[in-house]
Amino acid sequence: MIYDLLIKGGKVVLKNEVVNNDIAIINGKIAAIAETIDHEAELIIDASDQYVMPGMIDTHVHVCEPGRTEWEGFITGTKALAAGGTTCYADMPLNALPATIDRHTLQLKAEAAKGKNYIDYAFYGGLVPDNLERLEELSDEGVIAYKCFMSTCGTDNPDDFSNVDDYTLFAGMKKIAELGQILSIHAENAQITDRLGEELTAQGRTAAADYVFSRPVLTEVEAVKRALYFGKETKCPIHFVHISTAEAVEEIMKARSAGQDVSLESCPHYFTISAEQLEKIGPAAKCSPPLRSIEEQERLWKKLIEGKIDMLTSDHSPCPPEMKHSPSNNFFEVWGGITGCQNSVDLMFDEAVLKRKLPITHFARMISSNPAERFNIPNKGEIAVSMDADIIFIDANRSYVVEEEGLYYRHKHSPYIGRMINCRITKTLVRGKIVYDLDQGIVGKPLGKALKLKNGRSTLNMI
Ligand SMILES: NC(=O)NC(NC(N)=O)C(=O)[O-]
Ligand SMILES: [Zn+2]
Ligand SMILES: [Zn+2]
Repeated sequence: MIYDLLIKGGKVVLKNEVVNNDIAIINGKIAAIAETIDHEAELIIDASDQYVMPGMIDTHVHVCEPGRTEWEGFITGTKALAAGGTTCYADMPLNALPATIDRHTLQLKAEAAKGKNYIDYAFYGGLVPDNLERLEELSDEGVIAYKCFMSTCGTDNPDDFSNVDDYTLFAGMKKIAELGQILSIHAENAQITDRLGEELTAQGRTAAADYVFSRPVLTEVEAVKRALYFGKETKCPIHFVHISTAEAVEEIMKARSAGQDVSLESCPHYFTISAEQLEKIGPAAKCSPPLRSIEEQERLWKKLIEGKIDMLTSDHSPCPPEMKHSPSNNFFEVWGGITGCQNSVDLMFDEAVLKRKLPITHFARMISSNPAERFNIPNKGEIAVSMDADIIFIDANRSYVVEEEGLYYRHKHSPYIGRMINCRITKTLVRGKIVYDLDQGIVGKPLGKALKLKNGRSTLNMI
């Protein structure tokens, strides 16, 4: 037997240890891991001095295709993800048009995605006020989970995604619990954030700091506590997306200790850019929940080091450049969403592992095995025999400055431009195929496959 690929001499990040090992791959799967594998292979790659770890599974990406492909699209979005060390992602049900709220709109998106993804992918279904009767069909079509917004979601198209009222949140949770699925929640209080924004705008207070002031910590914490209460009463599994405050993390961890089925993610921007920097960086760093103060950021870092951030996601939420520009410098008017998915892994490896000495095995859990386990993505998330060979190489001896030219996004307004990052993704493999190489760039054609997740089971096929 001849292996398809042999990765020699890497610092391999296994579940609980980092070992100098060789990895043998055949038919897209990891076939063997050992100190030395001297065996024939079609291709042998020298991984000396590189960390060899499971690729990131980014379960929070807005690709915006179909319908708003000019915002990003599958081709450029997944090139950026691959170049950033992500090997599988989940596309959110909003920002594309139509929003993914039933079988028909999911099939439209699945059709649009065919043959355009450089990495493997899954789709979210949405929970909105008028699709309670259509949730089941989304589950039948294999969505990874459901997503709802408790705050308004920032787009103004009537076809777009509407945030849930309390009845829809409660009734939706009951239905999703029956379906054995997870509800992922954007937890911010809609009335307070919207009214504070209106008041400040009316007073002519429209700077970045005013935007941050309009979405105070309490608007996230109150929404988290309300959703936890509904979740407890309905027994609905809940995942909180892009949690930005330590207080919300504590509330979620308290609920989990009391036996509730709940998880949370946060995003690199909440750990690496502070509200104090917002004025300087500008609209490229506008997001909701907003970036928090440096003190809040340090409290969130403490939660990450304590192991209370289950997973990292990019919340890549791109838009055309004109949507990040306000002629009247009104920060409320520009698009809330950060273009950043190409720098989730290297930036946070630098900040967490290299600078704050977070164990690499913990980092790998946050970016890979935890999302795979939480969202029932089979055969992914870990370097182990029989798993998909979704593998990335990280060189911790190379630094670089993020520049527009190196970004694969359709629109290059990343808040990380100009930032020094002290490591580099040098290779990304999806099911044993090189899809990105630092020297060559994107390699080959889009080979990503759609994951069809059925209540925790999945069959890899094109949907
Ligand atoms: N419509 C959006 O893409 N919203 C996103 N925007 C952010 N986070 O600023 C989100 O995930 O809430
Ligand atoms: Zn959100
Ligand atoms: Zn989002």
